[in-house]
Amino acid sequence: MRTAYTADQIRGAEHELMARLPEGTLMQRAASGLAAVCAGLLGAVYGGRVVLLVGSGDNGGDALYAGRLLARRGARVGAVLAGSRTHEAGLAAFVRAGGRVVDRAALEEADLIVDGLVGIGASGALREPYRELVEEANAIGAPIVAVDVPSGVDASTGQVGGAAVHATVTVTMGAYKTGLLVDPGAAHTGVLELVDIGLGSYLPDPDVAVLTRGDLDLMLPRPGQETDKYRRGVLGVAAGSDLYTGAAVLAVGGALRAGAGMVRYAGTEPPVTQVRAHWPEAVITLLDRPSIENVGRVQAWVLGPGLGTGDWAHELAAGVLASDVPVLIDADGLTLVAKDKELLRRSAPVLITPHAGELARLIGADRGDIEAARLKYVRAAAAELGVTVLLKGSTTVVAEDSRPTRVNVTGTPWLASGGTGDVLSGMAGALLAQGLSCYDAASCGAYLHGLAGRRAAGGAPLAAADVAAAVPDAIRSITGGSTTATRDETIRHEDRRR
Ligand SMILES: NC(=O)C1=CN([C@@H]2O[C@H](COP(=O)(O)OP(=O)(O)OC[C@H]3O[C@@H](n4cnc5c(N)ncnc54)[C@H](OP(=O)(O)O)[C@@H]3O)[C@@H](O)[C@H]2O)[C@@H](O)CC1
Ligand SMILES: [K+]
Repeated sequence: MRTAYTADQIRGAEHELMARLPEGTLMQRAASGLAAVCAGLLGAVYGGRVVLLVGSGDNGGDALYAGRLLARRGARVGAVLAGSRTHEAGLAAFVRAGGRVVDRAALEEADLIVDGLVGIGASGALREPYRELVEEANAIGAPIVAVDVPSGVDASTGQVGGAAVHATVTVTMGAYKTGLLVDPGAAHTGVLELVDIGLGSYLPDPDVAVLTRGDLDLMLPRPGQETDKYRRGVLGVAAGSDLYTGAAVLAVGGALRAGAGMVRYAGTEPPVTQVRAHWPEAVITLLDRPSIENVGRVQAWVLGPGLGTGDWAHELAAGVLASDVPVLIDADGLTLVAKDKELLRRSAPVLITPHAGELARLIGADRGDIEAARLKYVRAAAAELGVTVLLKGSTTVVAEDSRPTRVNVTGTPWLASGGTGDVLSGMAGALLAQGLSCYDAASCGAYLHGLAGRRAAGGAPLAAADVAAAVPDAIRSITGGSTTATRDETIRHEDRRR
């Protein structure tokens, strides 16, 4: 599990650690890690032209001390001093090593730009002259190494209130910051490198967590020797309608590929015909009234993709939600509960899987606001509705009250295509039916869906059915085909950029 923290959490840990170390130790550790990454990007350090953008705080101090190390190795390092003051000791050391104070015109010639304007001490949108410098640096085209956090990105939330550095690499100190993992901030972060400055044992419970391949290997349900289709988990799917037959096919496909022992599909004639044709494995109940009475026993339900939002759908949703098993609600199911919140009053667990627009309707917020502050809204929704929330989008996040919010980093923009959400519903539903909690089913489902999407796309467009087809392969890449959990690998963060 990879963990991330807010600026306040990091600051608290730093204070504790700093009290036990000679002054300046942490900054020296940070600077040497930073200089090593810069040297790697420069290739030949000797003669390389590096421009540091230096703000008034310790973020600028990190940049100056790293600049000193690069200057000692023969790089031509210039510092643009942007703040009302500058880290004094850092500047003196930088100049002693041969670094020069330059004006912003030097950016034009830079082989590498180091963004030391602001780090975890920033608040609000960047002020002048920082804002203008950031826009100039972004426009140059030289690689940019952000110190700790790309300036302009809120370290605690990932919110971007105006201009923000588009980093090639972000070298973050001591621990990951939440804002580096959640869009829009994550999109500014580039490749993320962590410098260990010894904070580890001083950190509190994390603000957010990111599952790794090793976590999935441990969490994914495996069939035991004695198992049968019922014990592996039976999923009910109430999805699709006369108008939207494809959603039913895709949800059932996602469920079968993600390991449901059996899928019971309930619907009307047109989607039933399609589901039968695509998935003869599914056990079908043809509904002549909106009731799940004759469907048989299931361990979890998926409710909503393509279901419609009329009276029939409402009655069917009420029946599914009156059951005593976990229910995943998606798409039209979310529209139905937005109109009738009473439907959510139940004792068994609920997992909802909205995108920003659906969540906006559900909690009466603005879609743009949700996209700009995903963490804030997903957490508010989980607390307000008392359910687990998987918010889909450029960064998929899973929130449950009193648990660290989980962030998924396996996705690819190619997944932004019609029907992929229906596949995800089926996949997460299958994991619920196999006994995972809503929190784990949602986060494992998102991870697998992202990985399958990546494999299906291979850098080119995909269709939703391709994602379902790629799920077994994605699972094999995690488990090595083994029926017991043995491996402990982590997915490299930079994978998400491909
Ligand atoms: N603590 C440690 O042990 C370690 C810390 N480390 C490093 O220190 C960094 C934190 O340093 P920090 O606390 O000095 O804050 P920092 O991010 O440099 O900026 C603060 C200054 O920025 C300004 N400013 C704020 N908002 C602004 C805005 N919107 N627009 C424009 N300006 C704005 C404001 O300045 P003012 O306006 O007062 O001139 C404020 O005083 C951390 O990220 C890491 O890199 C590492 O070395 C490891 C050890
Ligand atoms: K920075």
